[in-house]
Amino acid sequence: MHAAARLIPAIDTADPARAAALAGALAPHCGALKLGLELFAAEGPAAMRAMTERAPVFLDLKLHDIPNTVAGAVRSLLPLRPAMLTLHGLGGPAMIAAAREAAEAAGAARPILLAVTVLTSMDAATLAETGVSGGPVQQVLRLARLALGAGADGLVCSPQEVSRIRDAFGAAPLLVVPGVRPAGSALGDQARTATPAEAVAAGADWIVVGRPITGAADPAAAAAAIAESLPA
Ligand SMILES: O=C(O)c1cc(=O)[nH]c(=O)n1[C@@H]1O[C@H](COP(=O)(O)O)[C@@H](O)[C@H]1O
Repeated sequence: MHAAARLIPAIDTADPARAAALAGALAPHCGALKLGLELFAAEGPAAMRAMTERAPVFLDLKLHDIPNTVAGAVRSLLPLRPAMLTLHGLGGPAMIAAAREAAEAAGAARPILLAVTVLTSMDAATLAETGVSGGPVQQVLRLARLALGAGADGLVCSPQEVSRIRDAFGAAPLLVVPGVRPAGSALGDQARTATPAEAVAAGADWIVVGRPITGAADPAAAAAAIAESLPA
């Protein structure tokens, strides 16, 4: 894969004009654009339609509900033609299987289904507060096994679990990796991080980068610099 194709900028804004400007500037430097909760909550399907004109869209709504409701949400989203969709692995295998069955209705145009494991904003202590002991790696591997067994095509995980997932599950699962920070850039609320090059060297298929790109004076140049930093 060409290095730039591995980069997915997160277009996190509620302003449709800013989203369109970022999408236009970043599309030449990436493999897909990520549309998440902030923009979808503000603009809904209209934002999706505007973005799919520019690039394949990773629709990151992190679905997490009973299987029947998640299956219905997937069916409702299929006409928007997302290239990738996220679900929370914590929803369990029946929820993932219901999403997969619903997605099959799109045939060859079916979105890639990605199970979010442990949010990259959580460290071992915040995870333990939710009742999960044993640490992020163990929980990521547990959720990965359940989600992949139930029909997820891949996973969202932090760069710190990528090599462990590859060791356990091999090359097949698609790994989408946020919590990625170029050296020296602010972590913000991210807890389990690594650089773009480290994430790809560990085995990430795609890296998701938001604020280090969208907060830069020249987002296109920031994206190009990240793409250039990646191993071939
Ligand atoms: O599903 C995601 O994309 C996601 C999962 C996760 O565990 N952590 C995470 O940061 N993300 C998303 O990745 C993006 C990261 O943005 P920055 O922290 O600004 O680079 C945001 O849009 C998050 O919603």
